[in-house]
Amino acid sequence: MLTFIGLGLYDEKDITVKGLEAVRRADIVYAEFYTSHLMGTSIEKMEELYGRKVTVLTREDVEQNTSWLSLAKEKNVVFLTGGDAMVATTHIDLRLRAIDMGIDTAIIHAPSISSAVSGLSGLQNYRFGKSTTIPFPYTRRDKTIISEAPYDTIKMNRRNNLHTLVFLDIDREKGFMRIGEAVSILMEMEERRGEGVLVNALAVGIARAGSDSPVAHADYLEKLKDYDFGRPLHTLIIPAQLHFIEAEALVKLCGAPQDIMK
Ligand SMILES: C[S@@+](CC[C@H](N)C(=O)[O-])C[C@H]1O[C@@H](n2cnc3c(N)ncnc32)[C@H](O)[C@@H]1O
Repeated sequence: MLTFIGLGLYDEKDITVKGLEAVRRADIVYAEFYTSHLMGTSIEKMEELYGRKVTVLTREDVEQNTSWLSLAKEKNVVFLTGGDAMVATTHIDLRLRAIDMGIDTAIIHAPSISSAVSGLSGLQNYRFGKSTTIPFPYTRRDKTIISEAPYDTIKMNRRNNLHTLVFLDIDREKGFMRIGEAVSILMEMEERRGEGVLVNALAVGIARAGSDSPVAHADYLEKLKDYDFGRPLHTLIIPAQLHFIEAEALVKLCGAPQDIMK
């Protein structure tokens, strides 16, 4: 049996009671932290609470070298992921591979950044379009390459009057992207493309959702760049036109400028 268990947003205690019981019953516990990361804990703290050794898999182990999956034919294997295991990950691929190998699978859900952003910002969950990720720029032949995919997603969503949830890259070497870096990248894209998608755009930055001191702050994009959101993880929302209750929520919950209520 292979069970996908979401760990929630911030520390080892964000797992659900069902998830905790399943980890404690497991023969083998695997985890991956390249799609998301619980910043308020450590492997040692997880192992102490869960009462099991946790083996951390790399992206290669999860996406290519999946021979470990065959252990789930005989044993009770669980696979832990930050947030909800199937939100903004490619773990459905792992589940389908397991099914093809004759392994039973199940999911135990957990809080996800996708739902937390609506709670923290007051933006309506049903008004979000396709989400996107801003990857770290990289250099090729002395040229800095910046992916324009996030710009296109925001453009499409805005055209359809939908909010965009923008995840920020997690990189083994470069670390956790922060809101300031993400805003600079978006402004650079706007300069290159010049289509006006992000001119005078409002944005909402979210930091450390799920912790005791999450930050949700809204302002015009250029101003958000210099706001101190503190430690990661960070994420960004580019809102569509606001419903009047959403505007009120952004002012009252996220300190947005009053003029957005006009
Ligand atoms: C690719 S998504 C994976 C989402 C995860 N499966 C879930 O359901 O929450 C990971 C990105 O979401 C954002 N994120 C995740 N947890 C967060 C948190 N607690 N606070 C702020 N942003 C977070 C960060 O931008 C991070 O790089």
